[in-house]
Amino acid sequence: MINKKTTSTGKIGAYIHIPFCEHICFYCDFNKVFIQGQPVDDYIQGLIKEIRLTKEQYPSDDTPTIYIGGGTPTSLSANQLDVLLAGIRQELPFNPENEFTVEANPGDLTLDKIKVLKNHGVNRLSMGVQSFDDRLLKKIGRKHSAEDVFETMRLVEQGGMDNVSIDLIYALPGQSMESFQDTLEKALALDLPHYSMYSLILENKTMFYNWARQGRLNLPTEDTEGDMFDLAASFMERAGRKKYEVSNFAIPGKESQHNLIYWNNEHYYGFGAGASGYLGESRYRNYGPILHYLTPLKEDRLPTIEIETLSLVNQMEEEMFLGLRKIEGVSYEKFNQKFQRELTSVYGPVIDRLLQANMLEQVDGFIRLSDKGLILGNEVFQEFLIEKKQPD
Ligand SMILES: C[S@@+](CC[C@H](N)C(=O)[O-])C[C@H]1O[C@@H](n2cnc3c(N)ncnc32)[C@H](O)[C@@H]1O
Ligand SMILES: C[S@@+](CC[C@H](N)C(=O)[O-])C[C@H]1O[C@@H](n2cnc3c(N)ncnc32)[C@H](O)[C@@H]1O
Ligand code: SF4
Repeated sequence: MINKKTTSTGKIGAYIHIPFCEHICFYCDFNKVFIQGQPVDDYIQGLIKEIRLTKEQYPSDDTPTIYIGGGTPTSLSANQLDVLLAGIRQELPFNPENEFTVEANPGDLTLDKIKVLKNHGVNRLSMGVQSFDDRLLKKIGRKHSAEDVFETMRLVEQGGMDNVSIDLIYALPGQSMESFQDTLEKALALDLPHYSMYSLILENKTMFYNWARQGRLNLPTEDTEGDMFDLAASFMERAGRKKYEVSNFAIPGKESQHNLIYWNNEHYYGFGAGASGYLGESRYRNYGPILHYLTPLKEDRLPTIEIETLSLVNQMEEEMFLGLRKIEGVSYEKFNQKFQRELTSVYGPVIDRLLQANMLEQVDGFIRLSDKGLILGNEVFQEFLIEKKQPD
């Protein structure tokens, strides 16, 4: 049972996970399976039931953001999307001006699907483009080409969707600076309001991980990776897409409201197989395998597997870790309002030390990472751990 004591204002974001994909990319470690032969319709009904059961225990007045991610939400048929979205809209309170994002794979979207999304109030798309270099796309296990991206963008425009973000991955095996620069130029030529830029992470148990261990991946050096990020940042900045988080760039006002819920350490439901949520004082996670997720729901039980209740100290630590990912940093006033403690009374000495080391800077009531701190990210975050793990 999730601990109900809450500091929430009655507004809770919602993440909804669709764990199906049309193919499996070589680098991906997210919770997903190949869609063929999967109980997709049962899963949709399970999701709607999970939302209903959770809301009975944990109601909210408004859902400031809904984010349907995956896996690949657009691997569902237009009809399945229609059933899913109608269920979500019936169960969750939602204002049309709130952000409602669906992740889409290039090549999967048809005009029919776009119409269904729009019909149910979806007003933002996050497209997994990764690269505009066809040779690289093949090498990382994607099934779409750069031309598919342009084609999908034409459909999206025709369907009247304009709040679109794309994800790019850099430091890919065999990727040259020239190829990455060409990708940045093509991405920016689309003139979108939001771009996410992830450096490739070699995740355990992926094809890439195994190939790297066998010495079969020609990965760029750390220096090249840094240069690629600098190139991306300068291209984005020049085009008026402001860096507002370590990996995210947007026209001011077009930042991802859903991701800001995570970085502002606010509450959200996690619905679906493997989804995680944060309600009251508890972070929780659902069963990942689809049948493990569906079985308890058939008996009207929630499919929650792990719950961690956060102490006040843990909550303050997370406020710092997550908040420092944002370029604006952590607000002194918000910290005080949230915890009834001055930030300086909790972290004064740590902040002073990091200010002196030029890892942090203080600007207009916020404490934030300096350029040096941004590069060293994790080392700085560690300093904000109050309950440091004792050596065994
Ligand atoms: C989990 S995917 C889901 C969206 C959609 N299925 C797709 O492939 O675009 C979300 C994003 O995570 C990023 N991602 C996934 N695996 C990654 C990895 N190993 N390293 C860096 N970024 C990764 C990709 O940019 C991807 O678009
Ligand atoms: C890597 S991010 C990409 C966000 C995108 N760049 C944007 O701006 O909208 C999204 C991925 O993180 C994962 N994810 C996000 N929130 C989650 C949650 N609450 N529980 C489980 N997975 C989550 C999902 O796999 C999702 O595809
Ligand atoms: S990157 Fe997207 S499409 Fe590829 S396996 Fe992961 S979730 Fe599926």
